Amino acid sequence: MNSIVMASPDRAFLPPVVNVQSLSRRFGNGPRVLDQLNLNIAHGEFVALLGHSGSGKSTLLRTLAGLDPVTEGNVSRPTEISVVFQESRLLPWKKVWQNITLGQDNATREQALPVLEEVGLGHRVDAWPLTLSGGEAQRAALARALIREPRFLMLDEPFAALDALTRLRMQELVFALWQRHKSAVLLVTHDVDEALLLADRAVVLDAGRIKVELPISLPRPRRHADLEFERLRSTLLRHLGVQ
Ligand SMILES: Nc1ncnc2c1ncn2[C@@H]1O[C@H](COP(=O)(O)OP(=O)(O)OP(=O)(O)O)[C@@H](O)[C@H]1O
Repeated sequence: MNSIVMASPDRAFLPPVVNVQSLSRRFGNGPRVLDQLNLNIAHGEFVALLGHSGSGKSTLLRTLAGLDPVTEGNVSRPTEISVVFQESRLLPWKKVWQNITLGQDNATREQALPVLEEVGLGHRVDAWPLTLSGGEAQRAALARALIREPRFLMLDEPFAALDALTRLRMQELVFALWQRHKSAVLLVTHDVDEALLLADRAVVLDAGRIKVELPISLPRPRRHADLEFERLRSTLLRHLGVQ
């Protein structure tokens, strides 16, 4: 299946911070889960990755994160990366500030505090993870990602387990953090509206290949009610085979 590039965004002319070339992956003797995939992400670009369950989104993200080996093809990306998953993955026996500085030698509570304040968790710096709400736990996960000042931030369905209102708040937070920190972002999501609210570009994966790349040049802040938003939603849903 050929990849369809629907327009050429300005950022495409900047050097990529992530470069994936002919990346293939199979598990055992199974079919290719990633199939000669090519993808560039520009400095500071926000890319949303969509696709049906099993299309290879998490496998791609895990490969980019270095959690899965590159067995066929090439991947280059910065060393300063962070990943946020659907579950916060906080260690229950460590306080919130200790969780977000985990792995950083000599890190102090004072260093953790401003980052926790930035994600709206300044009042929970000494809390135990099990006392956090789902939204708070994901805020802590974001703080843990940001304190490393990543040049490339990967988000694997980070809000999928949250209620609708919390999800909206988290989307606003991620948008604000992205504007402030200017790292490149790859967001895996099943939510077309989330992609349209946040991303510069939506990439639809199908059977391990990029089926369509859709630049989203809507002005920000974005509104669901805009006609162009509606049009892009229909286009994306059509490519996902929903409409
Ligand atoms: N460790 C593994 N061993 C064997 N097969 C795997 C493994 N990890 C993933 N797969 C298979 O690879 C395919 C792609 O999985 P992947 O998790 O990347 O899809 P996805 O697009 O992220 O799906 P979802 O939206 O449901 O999370 C699936 O068929 C899955 O069963």
